[in-house]
Amino acid sequence: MTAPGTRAGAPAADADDLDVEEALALVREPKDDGDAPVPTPARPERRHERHRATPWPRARDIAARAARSGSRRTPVSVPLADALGLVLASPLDALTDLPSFDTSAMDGWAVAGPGPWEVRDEGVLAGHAQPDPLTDGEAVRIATGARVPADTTAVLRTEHGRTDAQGRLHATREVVHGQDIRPRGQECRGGDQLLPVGTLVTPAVLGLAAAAGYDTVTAVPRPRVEVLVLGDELLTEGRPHDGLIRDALGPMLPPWLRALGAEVTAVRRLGDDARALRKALTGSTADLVVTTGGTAAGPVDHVHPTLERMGAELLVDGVKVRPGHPMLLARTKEDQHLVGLPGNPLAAVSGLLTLAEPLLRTLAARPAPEPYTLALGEAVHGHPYDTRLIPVVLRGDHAVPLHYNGPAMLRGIAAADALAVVPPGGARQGEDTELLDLPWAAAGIGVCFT
Ligand SMILES: Nc1nc2c(c(=O)[nH]1)N[C@H]1C(S)=C(S)[C@@H](COP(=O)(O)OP(=O)(O)OC[C@H]3O[C@@H](n4cnc5c(N)ncnc54)[C@H](O)[C@@H]3O)O[C@H]1N2
Ligand code: MOO
Repeated sequence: MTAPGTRAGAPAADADDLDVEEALALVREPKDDGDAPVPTPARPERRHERHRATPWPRARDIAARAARSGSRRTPVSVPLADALGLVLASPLDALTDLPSFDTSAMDGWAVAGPGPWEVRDEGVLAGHAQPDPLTDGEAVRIATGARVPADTTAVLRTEHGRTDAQGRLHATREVVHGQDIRPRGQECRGGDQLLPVGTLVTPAVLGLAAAAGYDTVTAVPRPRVEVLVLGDELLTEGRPHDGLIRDALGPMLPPWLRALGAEVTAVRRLGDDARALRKALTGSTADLVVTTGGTAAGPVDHVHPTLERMGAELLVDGVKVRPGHPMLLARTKEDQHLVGLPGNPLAAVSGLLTLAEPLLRTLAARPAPEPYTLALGEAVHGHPYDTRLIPVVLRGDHAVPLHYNGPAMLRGIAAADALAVVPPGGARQGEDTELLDLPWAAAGIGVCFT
């Protein structure tokens, strides 16, 4: 395939150039030799579209604010096993002292007074009944985590003691009063606040909650999301054939939405059927409905007309971002929003991160990720007016743009660590550029997707 504008006989443009020209319809800067043709945009924007489209940073703000406009979401009590990724709606107050009893920090002997010590026959193990108090000059074998007997003055580690022929225990180094005993309440007292409201429940938080006596935590409920996949051309299995293609978004969006903190209640394939779309929207009780496809102006692009008929309020109608500019955000009912993702798969990712991410993050009361930048490993062409989101891999302290970043392609994003936010006009090699992390690159594949 030859990129538009490539001279016959000249080497084919690399994939990035190809994407830029062919798929994103960007105006390309003339090469230094001045003879490279400047392609005209494939689909010049109509005046009113440019006017209506929201700048990318503002679209994200609007999505976050939309989530704040609804009624307060009632906190829920969630078993620890289901709480990963939620945000605490009540502080985590210790239900007990930690440790809840004086405990040995080491395997060895609990000793009373200065040595040598007579060693008791019976040792003390973790989880066993309270042992009898020690008397001065007495020692007892003890395991890490076992309750220390009353009147213990120190724990002597196994490797720091030896027994003589009479069975008496001697220390091989100085014994300091209280050594290797974790006193009750060393970490916290019952009622101490361990973590405040707003804390993200991580695996470590689950561990702490369990240690502090919790079976459930009180958390902000996960936003409930329904995914409606539109398009008659979509297959759910097998190879593409006869103009039909595989649905790439049905498999991709649910785990991605879960990684963004959502509970996906349903994924429904509706074809290009305006009545089915309207029925699904009016019947949905989800906090957020995500549609895919049908956002543009084609004969079977039903999202806009359906929203209009329903009297939905369009909050964002097009965003100055490539790919994904036809994305939209609407308030469909009280406490329900709709994010319309464009059908082109990378455009859908763009919509997911531009509109769904801030909305879900705010509904779930999750903290906003700290913005960060990295120097670009290569220059990236810019769109004249719009932000571009470009898949990148992180290599040392550089973000290296990936090829295959056209709106219909997933090959770049599937290999990416992040998306670079390239401002209108482009970015030079070495220029610090904002990055949007991808959940699996930031948190690991197993952490957030369940
Ligand atoms: N006259 C115009 N045409 C188009 C415009 C425009 O502004 N005016 N915008 C273009 C851009 S940019 C995009 S992005 C797409 C958005 O289109 P839609 O949201 O209406 O999506 P569809 O037309 O339904 O599909 C577009 C493309 O994506 C494929 N697709 C759809 N769903 C899936 C899926 N689940 N998995 C894989 N691929 C999917 C579909 O077959 C089409 O090829 O519109 C441009 N056109
Ligand atoms: O440029 Mo579209 O917005 O192809 O994704």
